[in-house]
Amino acid sequence: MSLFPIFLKLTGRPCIVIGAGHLAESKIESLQAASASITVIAPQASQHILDWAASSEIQYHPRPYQQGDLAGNFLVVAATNDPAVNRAVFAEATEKGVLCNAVDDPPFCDFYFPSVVRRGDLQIAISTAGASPALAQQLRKDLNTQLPLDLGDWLTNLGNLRREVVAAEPLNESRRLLLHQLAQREVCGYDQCPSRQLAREHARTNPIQLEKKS
Ligand SMILES: C[C@@]1(CC(=O)O)C2=NC(=C\c3[nH]c(c(CCC(=O)O)c3CC(=O)O)Cc3[nH]c(c(CC(=O)O)c3CCC(=O)O)/C=C3\N/C(=C\2)[C@@H](CCC(=O)O)[C@]3(C)CC(=O)O)/[C@H]1CCC(=O)O
Ligand SMILES: NC(=O)c1ccc[n+]([C@@H]2O[C@H](COP(=O)([O-])OP(=O)(O)OC[C@H]3O[C@@H](n4cnc5c(N)ncnc54)[C@H](O)[C@@H]3O)[C@@H](O)[C@H]2O)c1
Repeated sequence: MSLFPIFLKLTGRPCIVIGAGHLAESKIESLQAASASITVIAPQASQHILDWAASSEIQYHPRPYQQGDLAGNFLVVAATNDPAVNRAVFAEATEKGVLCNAVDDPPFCDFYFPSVVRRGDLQIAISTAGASPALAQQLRKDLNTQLPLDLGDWLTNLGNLRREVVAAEPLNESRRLLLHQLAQREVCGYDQCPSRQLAREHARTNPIQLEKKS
């Protein structure tokens, strides 16, 4: 199966989770990491989920799912221990055009959760299209041991530096080459670091030429 890999912006978007056990908990954590606006519906909830509700990190409604709950949501995770309920959620999601993941139930998923390695804003998401979640997990662990821990901080600096370069220079071949050069440099966490100086020198000797509009 050929899946389409994308990184969604979920900040403030209404997302709903039906079920509030251990599987729901891990999906809620993923949605929280993306700053989604999360509602949870389930008669019983794990202690973590109750704590998040108490601190208003999520909205929790202690009752069973009912038809109509998905209205206005961008995506839904069906994570109950009752396959019939998860499938009813998928049916409503399909009818309303809401993206659905029925946990561990591929025919009732519009999207799958990937295995993710994170370093700050850097994310590597792994999918096997459901062929072997255990392999996705294993690859995550392998990559996790290989990627430096300070990669996220370095990326933050690189991003700031790139913004400076982009603000100072128009889009041209030399800017593109410079940005590739900077992306290969060693950790750059201080003002006098070589890549920062390189960028400033480049901007100084290559002032912006206003391009004529044809
Ligand atoms: C990546 C990860 C993310 C997450 O869950 O957030 C994830 N599963 C993880 C772990 C894991 N899941 C399972 C095992 C036991 C070993 C094994 O079966 O291999 C392990 C490993 C373990 O925990 O030991 C059981 C399992 N999973 C699915 C089925 C149903 C089926 O295959 O039909 C069954 C059998 C259930 C049963 O028999 O009852 C289905 C799905 N699981 C997916 C995602 C989607 C496809 C991902 C992909 O593209 O590969 C998909 C299709 C739908 C979905 O749920 O999104 C997370 C690793 C996170 C991490 O640690 O990094
Ligand atoms: N935990 C695992 O590692 C694992 C692995 C593979 C598959 N599963 C399966 O995934 C499912 C969920 O796992 P879990 O560990 O999170 O289960 P769980 O028993 O901890 O939680 C189930 C949740 O579903 C809710 N629920 C039940 N009926 C509902 C309804 N009508 N409307 C809304 N919510 C409802 C319950 O209140 C509870 O919050 C189970 O079927 C389990 O067999 C679990």
